[in-house]
Amino acid sequence: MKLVEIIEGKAKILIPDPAQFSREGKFDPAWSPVFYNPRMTFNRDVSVIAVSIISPSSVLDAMSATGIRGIRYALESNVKDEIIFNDKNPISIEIISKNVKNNGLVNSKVVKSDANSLMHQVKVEYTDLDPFGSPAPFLFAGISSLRRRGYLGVTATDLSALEGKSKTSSIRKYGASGGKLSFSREAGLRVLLAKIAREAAVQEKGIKPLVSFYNDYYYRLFVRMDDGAKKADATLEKLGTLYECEACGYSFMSQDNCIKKCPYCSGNVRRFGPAWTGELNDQEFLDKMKERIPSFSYLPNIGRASKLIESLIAENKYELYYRTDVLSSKMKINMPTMEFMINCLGNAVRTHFDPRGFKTSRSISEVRECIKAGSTNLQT
Ligand SMILES: C[S@@+](CC[C@H](N)C(=O)[O-])C[C@H]1O[C@@H](n2cnc3c(N)ncnc32)[C@H](O)[C@@H]1O
Ligand SMILES: [Zn+2]
Repeated sequence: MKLVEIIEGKAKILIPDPAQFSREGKFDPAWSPVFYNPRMTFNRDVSVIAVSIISPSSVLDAMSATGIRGIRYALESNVKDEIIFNDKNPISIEIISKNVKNNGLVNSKVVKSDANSLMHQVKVEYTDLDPFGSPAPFLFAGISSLRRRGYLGVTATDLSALEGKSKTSSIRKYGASGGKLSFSREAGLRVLLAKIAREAAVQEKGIKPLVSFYNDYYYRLFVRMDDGAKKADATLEKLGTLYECEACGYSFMSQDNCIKKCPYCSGNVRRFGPAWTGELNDQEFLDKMKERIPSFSYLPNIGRASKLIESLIAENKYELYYRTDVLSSKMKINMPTMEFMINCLGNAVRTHFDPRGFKTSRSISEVRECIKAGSTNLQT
């Protein structure tokens, strides 16, 4: 197998030559015997910044593929001590070993194991879960691999299960049921956090989301886990249901899981859950990420990362996002521009989840007034 070298962040990594595994001039990373996806570089860049703040003493890169994540954490994220690389694919193991050596990592171990089996045997401060598709089968063991106070990083690409597009897989993977909501991208992230919270609670741990976001058809999040039955109970209190009124569009979250009618207009509501109803991000952690931006100026994506962090900071005090296209179609009027909506509402921001979306603390009647005003503006 021919290997080629690529550079990402401060790492120089050997990957199987994509040209050898192309079909009719096309290439999908999944066709390669060892997975490396350049479209996930942004995910890794933001993760490197987040892990640099955690500055863990030990790391488990549970699904390493080429080793790129763990190697980048070692070179860029202030890991204090050991990094364990793991993959069940024997060809991965050969490549990880070469990459670990070529990047001069000293305190690292390369293991070939099933991730779940390994995660039940080790204890580290930070575990990274980056599976193909759903992280659901790995969450329980991932949490059990953490020390008393530990951190979990998770990537999820199974959006149809998380957002409720595929009802059967939503139930199977996340125990989530109900209908698809217009703010489905946020709903998916909240369903994933709820699943993590429940898996943590079984192990008498509570969770605190530090940073969580959507990008390019995946979710990425970091949570802190704290030991203790009381912490677990407090976490479970943050689980509830997401609602959206079919008539007026009002969206809300509640710990009451049996609401049938909209509190504003008494219209029928759609529901989806269980979902996390707490904050998606920790303000202090986001501020630290923002402060760190200058030390990562060597990353080609740093402008995008900085914009995302700014967005998350701006969005953090608001609850669910609304969509101008959905509300104006419900009202059977033209869609106003986003700029008009933000100005009209005053207390509102765009959301990173969706270019058609905004978050606001205004009431649904004020939102509808602005949609109406913006629509008239367009017509004149
Ligand atoms: C999406 S790739 C990981 C990509 C890598 N973390 C990165 O940032 O480039 C998923 C990897 O998980 C491995 N894998 C899948 N199921 C596994 C399991 N049960 N135990 C260990 N490794 C597994 C696959 O062999 C594959 O290399
Ligand atoms: Zn309503």
